[in-house]
Amino acid sequence: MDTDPASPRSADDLLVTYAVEDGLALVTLNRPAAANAQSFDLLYALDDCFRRAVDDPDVVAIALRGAGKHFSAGHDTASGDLRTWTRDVAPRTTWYDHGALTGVERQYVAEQEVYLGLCRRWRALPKPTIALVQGACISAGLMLAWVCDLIVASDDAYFMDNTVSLGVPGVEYFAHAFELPPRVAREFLLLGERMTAQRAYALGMVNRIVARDELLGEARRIADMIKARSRFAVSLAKQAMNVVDDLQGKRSATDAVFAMHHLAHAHNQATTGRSILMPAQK
Ligand SMILES: C/C=C/C(=O)SCCNC(=O)CCNC(=O)[C@H](O)C(C)(C)COP(=O)(O)OP(=O)(O)OC[C@H]1O[C@@H](n2cnc3c(N)ncnc32)[C@H](O)[C@@H]1OP(=O)(O)O
Repeated sequence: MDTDPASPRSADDLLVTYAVEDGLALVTLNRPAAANAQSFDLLYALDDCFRRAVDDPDVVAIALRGAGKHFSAGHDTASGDLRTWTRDVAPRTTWYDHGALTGVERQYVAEQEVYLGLCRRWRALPKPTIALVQGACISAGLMLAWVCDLIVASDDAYFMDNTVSLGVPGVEYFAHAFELPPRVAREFLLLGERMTAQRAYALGMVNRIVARDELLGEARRIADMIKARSRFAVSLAKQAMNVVDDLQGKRSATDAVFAMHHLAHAHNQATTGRSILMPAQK
């Protein structure tokens, strides 16, 4: 595991670590003590690692995983990122000077940049991505798994969207109806129950299920298969699938529901003083 060349910090201090093994980039969310909850800083560190993987000509595929017990507990609900959003990094998906914004506009633009914008950017990475999911993959955790091309889950993984209980209609990158059959997507969203890896596999949301200690081995096997194919053909095949998804409405649907998401935030703010209804629940 290497360290950030621009920083003297050790790999243990990095929010996301990066390594390359035989053509496979290993991008690892590295907040195991917080169940890999996603602060804004973590998301930008993740974007930096994806950039490195794209720029490295030796990398043929990218595995995204989480250190520790869980893949990701979703947004970091303890960080207060949205309240303190003044942005000291250049925006990567929007053009606004976020520091100058207030009120509903400020949260809308911040989430457009950090959540919806980065997810779309990662979905369009020109190299194939494989999410390796173990333990919990909750709400914004789903967004990271869903933007990947393949999902390999451990047999103890589960998926859950608890956002309706927080007063918003799903996560900011609303891909539910594209990831799951419509009736199941409704159930997943409305009830917020855990979906086991086995059910997700049966429904086609997950490509493979392996034992937890086999996740990396499975990613290596997939990378070896991809390595044998034309790099450009692989990249175009990925683009082709993204184009078809968008022709089937994914881009418009995620835009429309992102607006509803912020209508819900504004309503919650007006009625309770908070843009979400309650702290994260188990
Ligand atoms: C539109 C909104 C989108 C969103 O994503 S909102 C966030 C939705 N996510 C959640 O509601 C998840 C809440 N967390 C949990 O349900 C559980 O946790 C887990 C199932 C993920 C893990 O459970 P276990 O293995 O028993 O560990 P633990 O002791 O509960 O958590 C370990 C540490 O992780 C912190 N943590 C967990 N989730 C979050 C989070 N989302 N944001 C910030 N911190 C989180 C905890 O507080 C604790 O930390 P400490 O040991 O210091 O008490």
